[in-house]
Amino acid sequence: CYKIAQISKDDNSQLAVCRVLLAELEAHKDAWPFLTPVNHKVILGYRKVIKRPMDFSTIRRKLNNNLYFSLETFMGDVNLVFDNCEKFNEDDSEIGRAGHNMRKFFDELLQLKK
Ligand SMILES: Cc1ncccc1N[C@@H](C)c1ccc2c(c1)OCCCO2
Repeated sequence: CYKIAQISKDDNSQLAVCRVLLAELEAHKDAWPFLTPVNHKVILGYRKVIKRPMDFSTIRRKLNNNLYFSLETFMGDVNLVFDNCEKFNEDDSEIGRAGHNMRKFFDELLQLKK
């Protein structure tokens, strides 16, 4: 029984780290392009180019619905946000630069939390 309790405790502490990381991403000044899903009716071509859309509000909903099993699966979705951004936006654009800034910020956060 102790072993089972031990595994679930680690998952809980990992999920607590995910909550803190997401809150810090959402609060960043350059988070604005990533706070809500991209509306493909407004952003022409987005649905065709980006096969797996992801944004911070979707990550927040998945976290609240217990859909992340580890820090790794959470990181996968955060990096998907930045990879989609790089694919669709020029590096030398407002949104492109915001994506690069946010990815650098996230990588630095992970160094602190490890
Ligand atoms: C992450 C991303 N990649 C490519 C395109 C858009 C986005 N983000 C969305 C939320 C967005 C950002 C800026 C926008 C916008 C929508 O509405 C059209 C008017 C201009 O302002």
